[in-house]
Amino acid sequence: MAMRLSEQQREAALAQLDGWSRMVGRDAISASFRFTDFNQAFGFMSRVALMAEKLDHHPEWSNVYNRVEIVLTTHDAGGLTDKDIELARFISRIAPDGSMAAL
Ligand SMILES: C[C@H](O)[C@H](O)[C@H]1CNC2=NC(N)=NC(=O)C2=N1
Repeated sequence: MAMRLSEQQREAALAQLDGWSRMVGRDAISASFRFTDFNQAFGFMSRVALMAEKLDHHPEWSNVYNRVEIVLTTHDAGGLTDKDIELARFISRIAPDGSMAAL
């Protein structure tokens, strides 16, 4: 089973992940995305969903029209693991330039 990341590991991982921030009050990271319209947002979500199935690691997320909010944490481990970092990297890689919205 995936192990929670040490403080040192999460600092190092987060330093490489633009646009993702640690949440206050829970061991998770989050990011927000804004697309041109719902079609673009849902296309993005579909690609994330396929990867989530492949990794057997699934996001907590919500969508309102062109916005998508994503929270990553590992429920089985009760916090952040390398699986979250792996999925976050994939998401950042496929997100169109400029779609990661500053909160
Ligand atoms: C049985 C199955 O492998 C587990 O429930 C997986 C599925 N997807 C998951 N996704 C996330 N984010 N955390 C988990 O602990 C998790 N566990």
